[in-house]
Amino acid sequence: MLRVAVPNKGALAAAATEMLGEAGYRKRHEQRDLTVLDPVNEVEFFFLRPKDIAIYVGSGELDLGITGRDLALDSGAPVEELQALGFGGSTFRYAAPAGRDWKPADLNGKRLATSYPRLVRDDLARHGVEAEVIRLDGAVEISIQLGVADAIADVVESGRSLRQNNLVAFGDPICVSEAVLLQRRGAEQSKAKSQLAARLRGVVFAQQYMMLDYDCPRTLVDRAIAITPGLESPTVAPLAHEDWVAVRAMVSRKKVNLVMDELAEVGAKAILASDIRSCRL
Ligand SMILES: Nc1ncnc2c1ncn2[C@@H]1O[C@H](COP(=O)(O)OP(=O)(O)OP(=O)(O)O)[C@@H](O)[C@H]1O
Ligand SMILES: O=P(O)(O)OC[C@H]1O[C@H](OP(=O)(O)OP(=O)(O)O)[C@H](O)[C@@H]1O
Ligand SMILES: [Mg+2]
Repeated sequence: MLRVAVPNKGALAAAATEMLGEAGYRKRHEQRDLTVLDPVNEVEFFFLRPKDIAIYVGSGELDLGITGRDLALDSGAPVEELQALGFGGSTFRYAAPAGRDWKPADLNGKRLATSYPRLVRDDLARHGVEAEVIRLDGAVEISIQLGVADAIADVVESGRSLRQNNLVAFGDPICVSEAVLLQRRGAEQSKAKSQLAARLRGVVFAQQYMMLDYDCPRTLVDRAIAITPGLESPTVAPLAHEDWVAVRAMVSRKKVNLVMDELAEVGAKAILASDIRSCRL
C-alpha cells in the first residue's frame, strides 16, 4: 500500500484534493478525516499540515507527499521533487517599508520576521548578511508596524498584503514556489509511485492544454496545421464533403484564443476548443 501525504488545510488543500480526484483517486468526504483508504488504487492518503509533510516524507514514514516547494525547503527534510503540480504558485520575498530603495545588504544588523526561518537563514548566509530572524506563525506583514521587526520575508502571491501594509518587496525572490510531489531523497522508484506521479503529470498537462477541433478547406490545410502542429502531429480526417477536412490538435491553453483567431483568418470554420481532463503523453 502506497502512503501519501496531502495538505489538510490552507492554500494548497483544496487544489491538491481536486487534482487527486481528477487523477482517479478517492476523495475524502469529511473535512476532519485524517486518513482515507483507496483500496482500488492501493493508496492510503494522510491529511497533514502542509508544513509537516516534507518531514514525514523525508523520514521515510510516508512514500510521497504534496506540499509547497518553499515549505519543503524550509523544513530542511531530505526530500526531492518528482513532479511540479502547477498550482499554489507564489514567490517568497524580502519586504520592508516603502519609500526607500532596499537591498538585501541593508538587512545587516536588522530584525527580520518570517514564518520560514530556515529558508531565510540559508538565504541570508548566501548573501553574507547577519540579521536577527524572528519566527512568527502568520500575519507577518503587520510585525513591522507592531515594532517587533524592521523587515520581513514572506509569501507573495498577488502582492495585495504587501501593498495594504505599505511594504515593498526587494531583492531577487528567495524561492519561486508551487505545489510539488515529493519523495524521500534517493528513495527507490516503485511501480506504485511512478503510477501516481504519471497520473498527476497527466492532470497537470491536461490543465495546460486544450483540444482544438476545426474544419478546414483541403487547399488550406498546410497553412492551418502550421498554426496547430499539435504535440506529435495533428489528426487530419476526411469529411463527407471532399473539399474539406477535419483537424484535431492539442493547443496550449494560454494561447488558445490567439490560435483560434489565426485559424479563422486562414479560413477554418467550426473551431471548437474543449477541456482535457487527463492525459498520458
Ligand atoms: N496566497 C497565498 N498565501 C499563502 N500561501 C500561499 C499562497 N499562494 C500560494 N501559497 C503556497 O501555499 C503554501 C502555504 O500553505 P499553508 O497552508 O501553510 O499557508 P496558509 O494558507 O497561509 O495557511 P495558514 O495561514 O493556516 O498557515 C506555500 O507553499 C505557499 O507558497
Ligand atoms: O500576495 P498576496 O496575494 O496578498 O498573498 C500573500 C499573503 O497571503 C498569506 O497570508 P494568509 O492570508 O494565509 O495569512 P497568514 O499570514 O496569517 O498566513 C501569506 O502569508 C501572505 O501574507
Ligand atoms: Mg498563511
